[in-house]
Amino acid sequence: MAITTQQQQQKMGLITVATVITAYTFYRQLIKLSAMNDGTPVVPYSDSWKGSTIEFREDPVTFTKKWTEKLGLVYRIHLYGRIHTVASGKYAREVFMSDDFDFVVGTRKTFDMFGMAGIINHHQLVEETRKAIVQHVNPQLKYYTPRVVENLTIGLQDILGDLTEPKEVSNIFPLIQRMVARGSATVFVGEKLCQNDQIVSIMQNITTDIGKMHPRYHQSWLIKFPWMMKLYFKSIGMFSAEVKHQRKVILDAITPEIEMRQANARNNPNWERPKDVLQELIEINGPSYNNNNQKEFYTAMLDQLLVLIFASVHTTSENGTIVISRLLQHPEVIDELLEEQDQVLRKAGLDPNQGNSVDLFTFEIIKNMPKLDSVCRESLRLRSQFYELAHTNIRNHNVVLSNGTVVPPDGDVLINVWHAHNMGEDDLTQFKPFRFVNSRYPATKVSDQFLVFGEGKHSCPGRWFAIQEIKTIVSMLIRDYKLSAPEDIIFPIAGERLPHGKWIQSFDRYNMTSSTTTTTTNAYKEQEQQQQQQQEQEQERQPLLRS
Ligand code: HEM
Repeated sequence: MAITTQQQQQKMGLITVATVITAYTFYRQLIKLSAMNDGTPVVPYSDSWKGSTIEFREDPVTFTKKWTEKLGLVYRIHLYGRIHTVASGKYAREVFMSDDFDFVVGTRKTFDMFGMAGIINHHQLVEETRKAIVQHVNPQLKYYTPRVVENLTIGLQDILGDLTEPKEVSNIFPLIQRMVARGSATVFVGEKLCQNDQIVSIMQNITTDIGKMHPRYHQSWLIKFPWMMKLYFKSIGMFSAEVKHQRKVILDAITPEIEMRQANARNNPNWERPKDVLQELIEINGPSYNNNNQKEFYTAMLDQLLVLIFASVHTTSENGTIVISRLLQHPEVIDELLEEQDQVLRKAGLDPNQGNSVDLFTFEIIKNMPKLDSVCRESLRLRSQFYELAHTNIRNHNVVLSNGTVVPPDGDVLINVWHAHNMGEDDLTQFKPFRFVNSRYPATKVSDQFLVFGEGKHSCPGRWFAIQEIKTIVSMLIRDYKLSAPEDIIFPIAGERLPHGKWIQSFDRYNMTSSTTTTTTNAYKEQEQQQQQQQEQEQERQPLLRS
């Protein structure tokens, strides 16, 4: 009896807490809505719970086009359980440029990767990561290129092995992921740790693995209660055995490495300082930790590396996959890229038929391929992106855009990327691979019409590294393998982010007898030519012999 009463009291307590929280949530929504009574048009919706979410998801192209044409550059939309402000064109730039809005805060509301990975002090970490990339990675790209290419090659071999016959790969993404993880690892954690298979595998998969724990917020009632989402994300970071395991593997690997580097820096005058991001981070952050809290220091290094991994590996792999898929969709473009490759290598005094990728694809060579660069920019521009890059007003006062639209504290602005990439000139919805050749717009250049890397002072600092990796991967693959897609490649418009459908990609190494990847497309062509020449010579000799 006593137990029943206790249970009833607990139940009542829970119901009261839930009621208070729900009422408070709706109260805050109400305050936000009244602040937004500024004449900004709203996309009409009849379902006050789901808003326009279902209609948008069914056909995002038609939806975004229709309402952007009807309502203009700034409007409001009830999406994913809340009212958002949508900003396009110059208003999008205003949001990117303003310190009142924060992309990381906006993104974390619906997908808190940091919380789910058990990272606490994310704000400072993102700032430190940005600094490390700007001050260390970008100026050293040329130095890093041979190391990256060597590791991209190893990543490629990890998945494809030594091909002795054509191989069909039903999903190219894991291959690109592996290459990117391996290529990035050498820069992030150094030449020794990048050989640690466990670390590379975690770098490769951690974003997808943790992403799978997301409560599929579009369908979930949790989305109505952002603070509950926050708790949910945090609880994964605190209690998930998988996350704990992944953190432990990296921590166990970096701890002795950091200890060894610190000891060498102190005691060994002949020690050669390693060149990688880890070393930079040790030197930047090490002095603020004393010997008593070394464990805390190692954990901070772990969190810092995780931020770097989340920002870089999945994004680069996804976009690399998109570029390769476009090429498979337009195989004639591969021929043009090979021609460009051939010319650039010969002009630099290199024989395209000799040597490994690492000997040929230097920083300068990759830089001198405008067609390849244009294909990358064009493929990324045409990604299915609509209302993206949520930016939250982080002030405790209203922020007013220059057209008078009010964004209340904690209010979110979605950037209308679809407008930036598809509206304006008539042909913008078409794939024109060489659109940007001879233009002032390399793939790394952000602009109002190209928001893949954001814009403004928080625009992606890793884009030079990412594009360099993607271009090198494409160069390696088209040189050494015959790529083809026997069935149509479908670029998804809604839902999934990666190209899919009933298709396979055939990897057909040009020289099937070789056990290394040194044999090239050009070598293949030359072999064919030689064989043809031999045949012709034999045919010519035949009458002579007969006579
Ligand atoms: C194709 C691959 C990539 C894409 C599409 C991409 C995209 C983005 C976008 C959209 C942002 C937000 C920009 C904004 O708020 O205006 C961003 C930020 C960031 N990215 Fe990338 N990124 C890529 C690769 C990388 C790589 C390889 C690194 C590291 C080497 C990196 C590091 C970062 C960091 C540290 C930030 C936060 C910057 C800040 O808040 O100040 N990203 N990225």
